[in-house]
Amino acid sequence: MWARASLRHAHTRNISSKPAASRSSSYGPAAAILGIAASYYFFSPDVSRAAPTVEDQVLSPTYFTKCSITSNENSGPDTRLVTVTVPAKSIPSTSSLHPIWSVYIKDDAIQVERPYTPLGGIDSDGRMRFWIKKYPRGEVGRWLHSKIVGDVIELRGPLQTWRWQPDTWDEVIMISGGTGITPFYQLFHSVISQMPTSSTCFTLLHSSKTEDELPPPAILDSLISYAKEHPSNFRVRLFVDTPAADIPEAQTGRIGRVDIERSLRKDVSSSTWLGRLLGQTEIPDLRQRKVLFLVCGPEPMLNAIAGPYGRNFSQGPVGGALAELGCRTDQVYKL
Ligand SMILES: Cc1cc2nc3c(=O)[nH]c(=O)nc-3n(C[C@H](O)[C@H](O)[C@H](O)COP(=O)(O)OP(=O)(O)OC[C@H]3O[C@@H](n4cnc5c(N)ncnc54)[C@H](O)[C@@H]3O)c2cc1C
Repeated sequence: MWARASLRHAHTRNISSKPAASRSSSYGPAAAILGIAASYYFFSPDVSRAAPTVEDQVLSPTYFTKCSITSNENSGPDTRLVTVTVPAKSIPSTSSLHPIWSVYIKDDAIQVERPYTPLGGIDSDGRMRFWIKKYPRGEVGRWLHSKIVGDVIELRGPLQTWRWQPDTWDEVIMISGGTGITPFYQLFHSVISQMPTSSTCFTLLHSSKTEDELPPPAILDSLISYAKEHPSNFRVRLFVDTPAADIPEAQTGRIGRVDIERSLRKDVSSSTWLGRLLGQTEIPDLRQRKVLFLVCGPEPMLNAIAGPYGRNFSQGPVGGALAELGCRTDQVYKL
């Protein structure tokens, strides 16, 4: 999943972005695995070695800013929606923010920082809302879950996770698992929902293990209702391992090649005249089309063994399907 940025020292104390130990699942190891060549790791600024804490300045990746926890709500078995409010003087101008971006949040008790993606960016009152998962022995996630309204935390950013380029793609297929939906929600909030007449068609394929683990209504409701209003611009498909009783949009099963194939727009121009007459279309060669796949999810969903889209990715369930479909490596970006 999200490749972890390097971090060495902050101020006079060591701050680590490294997991506590080597792991076999979830973000820790997934983050440690570098995705395709243009991964976040290589773009992250190497400024954190001595990042001080600064007051009354606009947010910056080069120093930490003290912010308040203004809400912390349960949103599922291991997740919470946490709102952090930035002081008025530290709110960056919206023109300086380009989706998809994240911030590093520092657990100052143990001097460890981790990146998190503000769902709706930052609003004019300085609020940033995060959907955060805690892992049984994970450090910062568990610490953030324990924060209460009024607590002060430190963060630095914004850091560019990946940058949206307008007028570049005909289709964007986003594939996420668990809290891997957060960068795609930010893209939805800041870009997709702002351009309903865009010629780019976006599809989100999201998977969670159970219905309870699906993103909360604060995330899902706007995605689903926008998809209903703008079906030619945005589509959402939800997947769960076991049948979902309360979310009719969720289908049972895992995201595979057939689902990815079905998400692609059919190309009328490449169909035969008889096919067109019968309303049939064909899926053209992906290498000839401006289709981008953005993927973000837990390691088992994305990775298995080494391959062209990045170490461990192309033979996994998702990467394998993309390889079979003939995607070029520059059409796949692993966040
Ligand atoms: C750009 C970016 C944006 C991100 N945005 C989000 C977001 O919006 N929301 C979100 O939830 N996450 C997000 N992440 C992931 C996040 O940064 C962290 O990686 C994640 O929260 C786990 O960090 P942690 O400190 O809680 O767990 P870690 O301490 O890193 O542990 C991770 C895993 O290792 C296991 N583990 C920990 N200690 C041990 C041990 N001693 N022995 C064995 N196993 C152990 C844990 O159980 C867990 O499974 C993002 C990542 C990136 C790179």
